[in-house]
Amino acid sequence: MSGTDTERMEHTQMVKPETLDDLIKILHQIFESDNVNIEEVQNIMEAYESKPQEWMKFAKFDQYRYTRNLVDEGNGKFNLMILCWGEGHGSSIHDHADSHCFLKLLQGQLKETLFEWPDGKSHGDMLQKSQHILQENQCAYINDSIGLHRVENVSHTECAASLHLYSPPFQQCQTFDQRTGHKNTVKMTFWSKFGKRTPFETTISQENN
Ligand SMILES: N[C@@H](CS(=O)O)C(=O)O
Ligand SMILES: [Fe+2]
Repeated sequence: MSGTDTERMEHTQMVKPETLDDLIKILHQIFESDNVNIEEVQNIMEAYESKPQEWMKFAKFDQYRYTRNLVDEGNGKFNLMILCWGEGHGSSIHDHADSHCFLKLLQGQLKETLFEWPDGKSHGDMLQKSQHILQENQCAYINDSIGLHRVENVSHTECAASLHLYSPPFQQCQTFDQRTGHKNTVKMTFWSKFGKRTPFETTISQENN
């Protein structure tokens, strides 16, 4: 372990990213290591105080559904993206392809509902485990062993933006029908990459919402 790694792990509380660029630099350092400390990542992401002027260039909204906007490819170790949620927009119930998923609120509020994995035997509604409202700057964490979730901007008047880190990166996930537990594999695409709108042909199959 390098000197800087040791220092970081011993003084997790002291690292406060001053800007989004600063946060991205720290994330690159953390993910150089093969064993990632979930709490450390969560703390660092939470410590960044969202300033819209730093991330506005990535935040591209759509009228009809939430958008996924790639910000950084994390040296192949993670994908960092900003999701933009219009009023009433929400995701389907989905998994995270065996990756770590960190979700930090940049603006507005989001409701996260957790579900149990369907066991294949039971019929009818999927089991809801918990529900909570994520507030600005909060950072939530989920992976497939914790369960499945649905994320929604339930506000009728405010849009929301969230910063997501997935490690390792993934391009598809499974979505679930709340009433039956039946699942489908869906490809996930980017509405924009590095601030530039993705060409139309590659965005038509976004279906996770
Ligand atoms: N995991 C979802 C967003 S969310 O509902 O957490 C996605 O990457 O599109
Ligand atoms: Fe998710």
